Amino acid sequence: MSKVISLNTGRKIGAGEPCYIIAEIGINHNGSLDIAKKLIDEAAAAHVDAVKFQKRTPEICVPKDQWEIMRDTPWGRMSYIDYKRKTEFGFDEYSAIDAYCKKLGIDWFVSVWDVDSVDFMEQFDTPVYKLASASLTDFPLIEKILATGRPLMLSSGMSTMQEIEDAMKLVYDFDPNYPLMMAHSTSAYPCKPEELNLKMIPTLAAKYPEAPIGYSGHETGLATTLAAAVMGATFVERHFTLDRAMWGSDHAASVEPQGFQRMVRDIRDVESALGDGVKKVYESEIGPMKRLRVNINTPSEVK
Ligand SMILES: C=C(OP(=O)(O)O)C(=O)O
Repeated sequence: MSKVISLNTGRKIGAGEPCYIIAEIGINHNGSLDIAKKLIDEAAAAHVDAVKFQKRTPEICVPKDQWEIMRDTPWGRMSYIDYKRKTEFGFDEYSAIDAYCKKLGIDWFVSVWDVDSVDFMEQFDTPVYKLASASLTDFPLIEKILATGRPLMLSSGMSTMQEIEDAMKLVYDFDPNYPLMMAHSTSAYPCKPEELNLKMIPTLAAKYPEAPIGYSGHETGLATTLAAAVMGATFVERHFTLDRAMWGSDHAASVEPQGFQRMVRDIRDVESALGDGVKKVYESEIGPMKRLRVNINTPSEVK
């Protein structure tokens, strides 16, 4: 059984705990704090556990040869580096997000995409650092996060089993008790059902019994994320948008508020439906039993 990780917000992630549900806002705020707050409102209304953002230092994350590539944006035609700067939140925006999420009782955290972003985020007391699939082989970044001691959520899309093992080893060599989680993921946008490979969830859970295993999904539809929760994902993450038709790279493969509400409701229903695997007769079955059974032996234990 995987260990349970207690977050500094009071929530817990691990086997036996309710699935921790993350609405991945990522960069779907399109650089607008107003849109970010609307997304947080909708996420809270859907009863998710956390909203997540992506934090980058554009000058580090965008290769220099792409800086001056021109593109059309809602703010006019501009270079790629200026566009990336425009969609990046700074201290004031994240302070406002911090206060807003605290007011609504919802966790927030980010995936950090470079070492400087970890320093930046240390100004806030977020419960988790996520490491995106694209960064799983970035050992200096992982080491930088480990030095903070905060719970780490690795994601494993676009990675080989060897790369997963190497990253897990790096963490457990640093500290065998490090609060570490691993998300199964396939980094295709949108991801075809036949490439989701959800059986990786129990595979990872068996291989890493100390690490809560979760799921970061990029499929269309909700059924397969529900299936991931049924298969033991202790946390699930899906991209979240106000409107799939909005301008920006991640909106089309995101879930809108109504869909997110349904997904959270269905995950909670399934959690309570799974029961404990011990056969019992429920009080609600006694009436039908009396009507329908010919020979009645009223069970001694009725729930
Ligand atoms: C891209 C990200 O995650 P994943 O690799 O799980 O999709 C992210 O969290 O920024």
